[in-house]
Parts: sequence; structure tokens; C-alpha cells
Amino acid sequence: MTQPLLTVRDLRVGIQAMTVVRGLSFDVTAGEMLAVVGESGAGKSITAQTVLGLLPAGTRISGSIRFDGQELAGAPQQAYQRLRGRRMAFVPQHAMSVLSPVHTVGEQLALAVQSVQRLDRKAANERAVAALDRVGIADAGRRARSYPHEFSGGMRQRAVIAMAIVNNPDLVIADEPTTALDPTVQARILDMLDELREQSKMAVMLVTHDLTVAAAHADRILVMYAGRHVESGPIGRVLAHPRAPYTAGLIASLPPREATGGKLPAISGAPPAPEALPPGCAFAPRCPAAVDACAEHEPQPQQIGSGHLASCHRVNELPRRTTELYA
Ligand SMILES: Nc1ncnc2c1ncn2[C@@H]1O[C@H](COP(=O)(O)OP(=O)(O)OP(=O)(O)O)[C@@H](O)[C@H]1O
Repeated sequence: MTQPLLTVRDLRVGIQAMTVVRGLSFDVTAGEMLAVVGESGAGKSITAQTVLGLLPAGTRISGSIRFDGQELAGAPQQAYQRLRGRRMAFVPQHAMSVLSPVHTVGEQLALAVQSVQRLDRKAANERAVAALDRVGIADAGRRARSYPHEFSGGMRQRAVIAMAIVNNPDLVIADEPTTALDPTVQARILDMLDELREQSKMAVMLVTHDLTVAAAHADRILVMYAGRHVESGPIGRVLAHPRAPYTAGLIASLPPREATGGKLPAISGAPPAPEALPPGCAFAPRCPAAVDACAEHEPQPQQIGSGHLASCHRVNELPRRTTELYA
């Protein structure tokens, strides 16, 4: 079996007095896309930022984050600086948080190249133009001379992806990279990420709240709730046969294919704040299958099929079609 590129084990992240990621484990393998989904506040972004070493000083991290064999949890910032932009790269939601308004897109890309490799300006510029071309920006040589404000929103997001891939990283972590864009542009950008993955075996960890996007692009899924693992596994299997009631609720909330309106949330209530977690399973107060025992201790991930894990005390007692819990 191939070794995962990224192996996260029992990750806990504390910010101020709160613990926002609470014992999370997952893997990302070369070439695959792992979608990390869950409602707002589940800890998806914090997990992504922790893996990239982007959290502010004072954040408490325990557990293990192994990237290609190297332990990163507790590693000094220099270790991250050697990897970031070179072997791991970040695509944030808002392109303008990455792009400088005072340099052309090409200059910024060339600088990103030169920050990791001794290349003269001409060679770095060539790499910059090639990266813009790879992300589907037409007439890349001319566009490289534009400033970010001269790009449309979709093009800016492509430019940020070009920035992430310009040094051929092994892992790209994208946090809601297309949420601010219209659905057509969103789909085109995600298709482009799929192509890049196929061409270079690059792995992608995609943070998204959108199960439909995950279904269309990811190989595997990790569902999170209140900083913990809820369910993970091959995407087709998890979406067709969700075993954790929370995953089933997210799926039951998806609009029918023919509907044009928004989602009808199947799960009542809202997730708990990290400082006000209920006892036992954090989802129990909203769970249609909860029994008294669920409030006693937190469920651990259990293997229920090949690579498919679910964290639910009642996983073996639930109806075969768990989405019926929300009927
Ligand atoms: N800088 C911070 N300081 C304090 N608390 C934070 C900070 N960033 C995030 N949190 C808290 O950590 C928890 C997890 O946040 P996170 O942003 O990872 O969730 P998320 O699943 O990515 O949600 P969203 O989909 O809204 O981005 C939340 O309760 C959030 O309020």
C-alpha cells in the first residue's frame, strides 16, 4: 500500500481557552483530493491552517502531523518555511489576501519561483507565464503583465492557484477556494484543479461546506463536527451509504436535483460553540437517533468498511438508510 503523503493523528488545537480541534485523525495520499466538510465552526479551516503552520504563536497543538515522513507538530517555523510554497501550498478563499495590488501578477509569480530556486529573472518569468497557462488563463504572456485589479474574480482566483502550483507542490490545501465565485466559474476552477492533479500527482485537501462540490471532485471525504471526526471514507461510498447520523443529515439537506431554491436544513438547531460543548457526543442534542448513553462519552471512529470510518455509538443499530432518520 502506498504511504500517505500527509498523516494527521489525534490532532488537538487550542486557541485561547478553547479547544477547537479535538483528537482528529486523517490521511491524504499523493494524487488524491480529500474534501473536508462540515458546518461553520467545525474546525475545518483551523485544521487546514494547522497543517500549513499558519496559526499564530500561542496556539496549542498536540498530536502528530507527518508530511512525507517529517513530523511537523511542534516543529519550528523554519521547518514550515522550507515546505510552504515549495512542497505544500495554500489557496485561501479570498484571492486578494494573497495577491499584492502593487505588483503585476507575473512579477508576483516570478518572485514566488525565485523564493525557492536560484533562477534568473527571465527563467522565473517563463515559469510564471507557464503557471498562468496551466491554470487556464488565456494569453498568459500578456496577462502576466496585468495587475490583480485588472483581472475578474475568477481570473484572480486562478492566479492564486497559479501561485500555489508554480513550484509544483506535492500538496495543495484549498480553503473554500471558489465560494466567492459564481457556480460556472467555480466548476471550471475545480475542473482545472482536477486536471492539475492528474498531470502531476499533486494531492489536494479541499475545505468546503458544499457536499455537491465534494461529490463532483473529491476521492475521499472527511466530515467534521465540533472539532472532531464524524465520518470518512471513499466519497461515493460515504455519500451513498452514510453511517453517521450527522453525515446523513447533511445529505438529507441537499436540494433535490430539479430544485432551484436553497437548501432545506434537515438538521434542526445549530452546532455548539467550542466553549459550550454538550457532554458526550457533541451532535447528540441535534441527533434524531440519540439515546441517553450518547451523552455519556464521545464516540471514537470505528471501521465499518474498507477505509470507511464512522464515529457514532449507535452505528450498528441505525436503519440501513440513515437519511430516513430525517424523513
Ligand atoms: N483566530 C481565532 N480565535 C479564536 N477562535 C477562533 C479563531 N479562528 C477560529 N476560531 C474558532 O474555532 C472554531 C473552528 O473555526 P474554523 O474556522 O476552523 O471552522 P470552519 O469549520 O472552517 O468554519 P467555516 O466554514 O465557517 O469557515 C470556531 O468555533 C471558531 O469560532
